[in-house]
Amino acid sequence: MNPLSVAPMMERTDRHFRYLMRQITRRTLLYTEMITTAAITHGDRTKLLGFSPEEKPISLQLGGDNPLLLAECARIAEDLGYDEINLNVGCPSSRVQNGHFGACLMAQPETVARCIEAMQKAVMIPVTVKHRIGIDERDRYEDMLNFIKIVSDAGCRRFTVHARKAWLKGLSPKENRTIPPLRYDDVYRLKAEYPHLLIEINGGITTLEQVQQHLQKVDAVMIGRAAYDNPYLFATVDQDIYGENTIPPTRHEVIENMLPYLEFWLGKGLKLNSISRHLLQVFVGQSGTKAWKRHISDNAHLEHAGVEVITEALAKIP
Ligand SMILES: Cc1cc2nc3c(=O)[nH]c(=O)nc-3n(C[C@H](O)[C@H](O)[C@H](O)COP(=O)(O)O)c2cc1C
Repeated sequence: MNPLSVAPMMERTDRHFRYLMRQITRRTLLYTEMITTAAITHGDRTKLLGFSPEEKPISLQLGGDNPLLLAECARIAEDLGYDEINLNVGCPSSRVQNGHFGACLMAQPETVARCIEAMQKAVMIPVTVKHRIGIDERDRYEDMLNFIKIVSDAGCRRFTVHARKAWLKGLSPKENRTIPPLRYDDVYRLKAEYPHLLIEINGGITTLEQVQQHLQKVDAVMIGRAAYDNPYLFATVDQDIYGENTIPPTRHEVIENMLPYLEFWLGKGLKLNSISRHLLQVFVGQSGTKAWKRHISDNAHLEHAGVEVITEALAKIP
């Protein structure tokens, strides 16, 4: 199992952010944003599912609760070259609740089991689940265990646990990522009691020291916000986590390696800021980061903005 991943994040982990992450780490597993089965069934598949081969290994996160549709989407994703399918059982947003999927499925482990079975029948790649410790009053360790037992009996071997519960009523998705306390011990206990399952821990992890500590207790670590807020955090993971003998790129090199990619997409008519918005945090904590961000924010949205906006911004970094 890949020991490190960048979490699925709506509006953030699109193909351009993933391509940026790939300039920083070759090995970390990258997740897409959650994509619903309805979107894939009715929408523009190239736009929704397209990715560059360089982004691999890559996991598609699906949102849905219909086994047939999920199986169909999983098949499409496998054909496109995705390395894993992940089912979202952690999102508490009201839009997702109205669709009866995401975190509310923690109350329906049998449904999740049927979904997993259907997807596993449809594809050879791993089918995994990302979930919470619990929802609402169903938040005891035993409740999570009941969920895991039923879903693993259906054949799921890999679980990513966002180590806090979600309140489905009353808290916003953002509050549900901060207010319910982190419960890492419940995730460690799960791995200790069910060693045959592959368990990934997620929530509040911000440093590589923390990653190494968690890896003593569980199989893998997933990082969300800290990856977006400081992508260069991952600069040494190919060496430190995967034992590779390579030299991490500098921040400048990361940006320079993005330039041909930017040219390519600008040539296809994409606006510069669809990609440059993901580059803003690359120099976080470095001198010049304010000028870098300001130059891009002031110019990237302008009509005909080209890669010179990025090279000019780069020149502002000492
Ligand atoms: C902007 C944003 C969007 C998110 N979108 C998703 C999503 O599409 N699917 C999902 O399973 N989790 C989503 N999450 C939750 C993250 O995957 C992760 O579980 C959560 O942020 C906790 O990890 P962290 O503390 O490392 O950020 C999102 C989080 C953020 C901040």
